[in-house]
Amino acid sequence: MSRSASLFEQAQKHIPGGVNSPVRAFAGVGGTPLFIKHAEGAYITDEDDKRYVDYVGSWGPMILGHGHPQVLDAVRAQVDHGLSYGAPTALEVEMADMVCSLVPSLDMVRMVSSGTEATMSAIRLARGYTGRDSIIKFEGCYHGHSDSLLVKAGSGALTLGVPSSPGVPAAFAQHTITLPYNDIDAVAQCLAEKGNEVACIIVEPVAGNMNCIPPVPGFLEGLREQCDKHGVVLIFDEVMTGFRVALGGAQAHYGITPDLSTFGKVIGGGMPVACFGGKKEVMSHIAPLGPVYQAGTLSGNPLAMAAGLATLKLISRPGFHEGITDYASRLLKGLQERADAAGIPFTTTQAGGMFGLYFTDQQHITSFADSMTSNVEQFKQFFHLMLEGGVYLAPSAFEAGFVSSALGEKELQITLDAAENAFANMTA
Ligand SMILES: Cc1ncc(COP(=O)(O)O)c(C=O)c1O
Ligand SMILES: N[C@H](C=O)CCC(=O)O
Repeated sequence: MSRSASLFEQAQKHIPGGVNSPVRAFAGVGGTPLFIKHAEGAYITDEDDKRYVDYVGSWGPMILGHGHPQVLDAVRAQVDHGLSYGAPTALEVEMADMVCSLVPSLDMVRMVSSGTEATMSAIRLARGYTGRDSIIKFEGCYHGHSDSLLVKAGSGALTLGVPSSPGVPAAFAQHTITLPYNDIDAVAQCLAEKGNEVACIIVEPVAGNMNCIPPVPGFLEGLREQCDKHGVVLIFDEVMTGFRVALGGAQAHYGITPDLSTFGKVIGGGMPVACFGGKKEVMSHIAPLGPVYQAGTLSGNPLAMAAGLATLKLISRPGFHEGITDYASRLLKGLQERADAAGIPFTTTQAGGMFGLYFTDQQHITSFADSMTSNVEQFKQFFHLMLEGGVYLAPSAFEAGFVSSALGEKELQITLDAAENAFANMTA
């Protein structure tokens, strides 16, 4: 028995399903999750001492690769000053200034510890600001695990087949309207009927929790127009896309300005950091300035701020995002060529340093329904063959892949060699 298998068995005694977040359990691909003991640069190493080229990057945060020396130094320097104070710090001020300067739609930001908290708080703020209860989200989009948002959700909820979770009171779910992603006509129709009840639209500007689906031209623009027309707050959930698809996030990449935004993952460089922010007029409704309550014991934690700030400074260097985007493009081109050569129906999607892999003969993936055409059995085979070849992909057909700046020519070659072998040996 491998050490990962034995740890997994042991883990199941006191941890539900042996994991602290469902997608880690390999339920979407079968087999035993790898237990990781070390990560450095482009690689993770499991408890059985096997090294893998990593395209998960802790589900997005590790955009610089693992253990970047400057990030580690920043954390080490802060450790000597204490781990948490529950009081304001200069680091938080620097972080807020930096985030607001990188993302022009933000006048103010509030730090929290997870993407779930960020989206939950942004929605409460939108409701408090507008005095309306309903919200619009899109099928297959995932915004964390707060009650209002676990309706037709993506990510682990979709992988496990429970996109609308038991435990969410019907009274909460009834205020969540779910529409098809990339379908602006459905949004216009819905708002024409009940626009004055809708507090906000929350959207992943690139959907990354039902595989990876970039917005079709006109979708984000249409959301902006519709929100303006009906007095609805437009929230871009940039927990995944923020500081990744471009330094200024998807809003910079696509040139659309939301009213509120949420960030997570990259902003903490691997530590628990997220934030929500937006126009001063809206953010002024948050306590203690305004009546909408939101709080957190560890919010703005100094170690987490130190890691996040070091990360944001490093990724601000010119050419950083072009570099990861170029790697992702060459990776996808190489995979497509090898799949075509092996006669495997396959297509890919990309937004900057984020990508999707589909086992389908459909050329264009723009909707949840398109994403569902991907052959999950083939993905499972591919996933395990890639693992054998030393490449770690997200263990679900419904998650995006992530590129880090630590990946280079050597890792590209390892990945494409593993893929050539995988495509050649797939049977499903
Ligand atoms: C787009 C998006 N929003 C929100 C979340 C929730 O973030 P967290 O897992 O940090 O709570 C995630 C990921 O989990 C996400 O991908
Ligand atoms: N898709 C999720 C976040 O982006 C994956 C992370 C998790 O839920 O554990």
